[in-house]
Amino acid sequence: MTKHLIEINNLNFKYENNIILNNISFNITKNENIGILGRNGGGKSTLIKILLGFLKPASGSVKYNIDRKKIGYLPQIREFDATFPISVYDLVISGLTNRKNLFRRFDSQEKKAASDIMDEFGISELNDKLINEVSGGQLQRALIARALISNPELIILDEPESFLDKNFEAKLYNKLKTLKNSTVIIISHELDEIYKHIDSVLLVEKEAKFYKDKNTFMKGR
Ligand SMILES: Nc1ncnc2c1ncn2[C@@H]1O[C@H](COP(=O)(O)OP(=O)(O)OP(=O)(O)O)[C@@H](O)[C@H]1O
Repeated sequence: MTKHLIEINNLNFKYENNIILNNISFNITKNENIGILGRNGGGKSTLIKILLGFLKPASGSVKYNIDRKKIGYLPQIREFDATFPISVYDLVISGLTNRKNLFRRFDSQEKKAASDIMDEFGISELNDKLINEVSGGQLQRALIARALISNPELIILDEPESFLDKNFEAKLYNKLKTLKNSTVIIISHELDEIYKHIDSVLLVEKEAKFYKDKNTFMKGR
């Protein structure tokens, strides 16, 4: 039987009286790569924050068949507080902790995982730099490393292309392709770029629609 990592049914959400998500239903199937598309302000990031448990839906249900604390998450870079006094290394390795256990010690294997992914992402020289001392693209690389370091079963990337040069963007999508047993959700405005890397499309507009086959979505455009 197909395994659904998350099942979303009749989900509604509003900020105050402003209806943002209207009756959304779809499933996230293991090993499926989903692109979330839609106009600015349509509710894509809001939906993701509900899946992560940061926001509560007004009604409807979200059923988890995975531990939601173990989802790898790249927030939109503009929502991230880059003035927080933390080094690039600490930011990356913090992807191995959960919110209840922020200040624990890391063992040598975990430290190696942080060094390895920083090497791979070309940011190892920035180890001790504070995150407000690096460029937007360097910070974005570090945030992506943080999202991926724990080899999460589900990876959610909110506009990963922000600040990235084309070389690194290609490298990222290649890496995502090589990950075994992972399911990826990408919010993006670059349909042409992500199209090659996704199986299905969730269009988040007034009436959200899930296209299990991305080609059906393309045909309707
Ligand atoms: N904390 C908040 N309080 C009130 N309204 C909010 C809040 N966060 C977002 N909104 C509003 O909710 C709507 C959806 O925002 P959201 O960030 O989910 O859209 P999005 O589809 O991710 O947009 P974009 O493509 O521009 O990133 C927008 O109209 C936004 O102004």
